[in-house]
Amino acid sequence: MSQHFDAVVIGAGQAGPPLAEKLGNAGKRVAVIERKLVGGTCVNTGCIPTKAMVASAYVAHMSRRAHEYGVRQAQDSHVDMQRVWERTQGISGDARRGVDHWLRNMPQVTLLEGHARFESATTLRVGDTLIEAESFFINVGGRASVPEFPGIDTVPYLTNTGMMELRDLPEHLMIVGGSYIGLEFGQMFRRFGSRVTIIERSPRLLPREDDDVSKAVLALLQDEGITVHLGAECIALEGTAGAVRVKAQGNTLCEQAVGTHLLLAVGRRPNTDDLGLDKAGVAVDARGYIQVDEHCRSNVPGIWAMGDCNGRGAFTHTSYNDFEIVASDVLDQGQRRLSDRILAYSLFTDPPLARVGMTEQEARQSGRNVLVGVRPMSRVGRAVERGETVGFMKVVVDGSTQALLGAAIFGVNGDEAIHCLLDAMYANAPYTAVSHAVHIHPTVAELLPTALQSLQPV
Ligand SMILES: Cc1cc2nc3c(=O)[nH]c(=O)nc-3n(C[C@H](O)[C@H](O)[C@H](O)COP(=O)(O)OP(=O)(O)OC[C@H]3O[C@@H](n4cnc5c(N)ncnc54)[C@H](O)[C@@H]3O)c2cc1C
Ligand SMILES: NC(=O)c1ccc[n+]([C@@H]2O[C@H](COP(=O)([O-])OP(=O)(O)OC[C@H]3O[C@@H](n4cnc5c(N)ncnc54)[C@H](O)[C@@H]3O)[C@@H](O)[C@H]2O)c1
Repeated sequence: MSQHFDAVVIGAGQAGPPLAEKLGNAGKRVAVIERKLVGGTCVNTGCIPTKAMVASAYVAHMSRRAHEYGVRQAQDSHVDMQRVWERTQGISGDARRGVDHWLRNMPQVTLLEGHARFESATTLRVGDTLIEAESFFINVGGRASVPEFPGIDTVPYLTNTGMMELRDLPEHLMIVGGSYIGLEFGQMFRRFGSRVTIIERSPRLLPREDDDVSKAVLALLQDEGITVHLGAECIALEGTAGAVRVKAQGNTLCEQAVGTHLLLAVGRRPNTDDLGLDKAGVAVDARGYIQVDEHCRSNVPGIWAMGDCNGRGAFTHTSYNDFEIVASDVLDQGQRRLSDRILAYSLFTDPPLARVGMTEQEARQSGRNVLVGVRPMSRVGRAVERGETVGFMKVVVDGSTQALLGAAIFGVNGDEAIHCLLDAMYANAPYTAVSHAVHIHPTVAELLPTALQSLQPV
């Protein structure tokens, strides 16, 4: 059987569905092909369920601190993992059903289930069906990397997907990888009541961040009772369910770490290896990311790649922005570009680490005249009132041009407050636009002008 469409979207992640709607509204006949769950990683095994679990972990943590706020509990707090799981699945399931309903009711759009592979630059196969189209929009996302460690075939392990199935509390969760996934899960499971050990091969957590940021995050996790082994590279696995051994090199304290459960959080890889890209002639880089230009166009005319699979972003907001860039390219003379995007993200530990633009180290290495302003969260009235004073805010400015180069806010509500700086950066405003602004009291954002008034050369 064969079918013809004007446009085909492969993968119903964060970019595909809004693009399908836009193309359908523009009068095109569109197919969306999804092999598993609509909504992709964010909705089903990524942002939404993990942040729901972070919320449960926060309540567990604060309930243990309740007496500090003058609140007495009738009983000791106890985490019911079955209920945490049900709440998480409820929130994630509602989001997925919302995307499903949205897709099935879009004018001109047909949702097809199955795994798509290119047969040529103009033809896809989904099961027994051949699909021809003028344009293809690839939104296939990525999955957890699972290195071929000796023992990987026999030792039970979890990735972010398997973590969503846990209904009982692991007694001792070992995590290989001390970055986004490892730290978010590590802190939440410690707060649920597990022993947690993190094994990171780099000499510090979050190796892409500034040293002071890594140190502050490490201190937070250690204060909560998490064991962190740095400079320890996992090289092999041994054991069986309930007694898993991580063999590591580089740190003599953790050559043999043993726990009941193992999470591998060592990065992600794009879902481009089983897509027939060679038959379509689409170029990928050495790690399998589809190579794209400023408009997310691949090297083959008529084929675009959006989201994690193009390696130009690794977040839900960057995937959605790719949709906006592609929609503008296809329907609106390409007004929007990848290079207009300013790097911004947040690690959702509690408190979160929010980041925009350059790190201090990157700014120094760029040879600019760098000014830095730092304020501890203990100077933020709102944080003091909330009893959540961990962390600091740091802003990085070009002293010659007055441009905001970047910032890190590791502190309560930092994930919201950082947008003051991000929007000023998008507006190309000098830092004085923020340092002269009068912010509302008492908020976390209130201290950003003060931090910018205390800039020092570095
Ligand atoms: C644990 C975790 C937590 C995260 N938390 C955050 C966060 O807090 N904030 C944030 O911004 N980002 C977060 N991310 C990252 C975010 O989830 C991803 O960047 C985002 O989901 C990428 O979206 P996408 O559109 O590229 O693809 P995806 O959402 O991965 O969707 C791709 C879709 O394509 C389908 N597909 C793949 N191959 C085929 C094929 N051949 N045929 C048909 N369909 C196919 C897949 O089934 C999937 O549904 C997190 C990720 C993880 C793993
Ligand atoms: N808050 C968020 O936005 C959020 C949350 C979770 C995940 N994500 C996305 O998921 C992606 C993947 O996250 P991640 O944390 O798995 O990957 P990552 O690439 O950010 O970090 C992997 C970590 O594992 C370490 N590592 C690699 N091999 C190792 C080994 N053999 N032994 C010990 N340590 C080893 C690396 O040094 C690194 O610190 C991120 O890039 C991000 O885009 C985002």
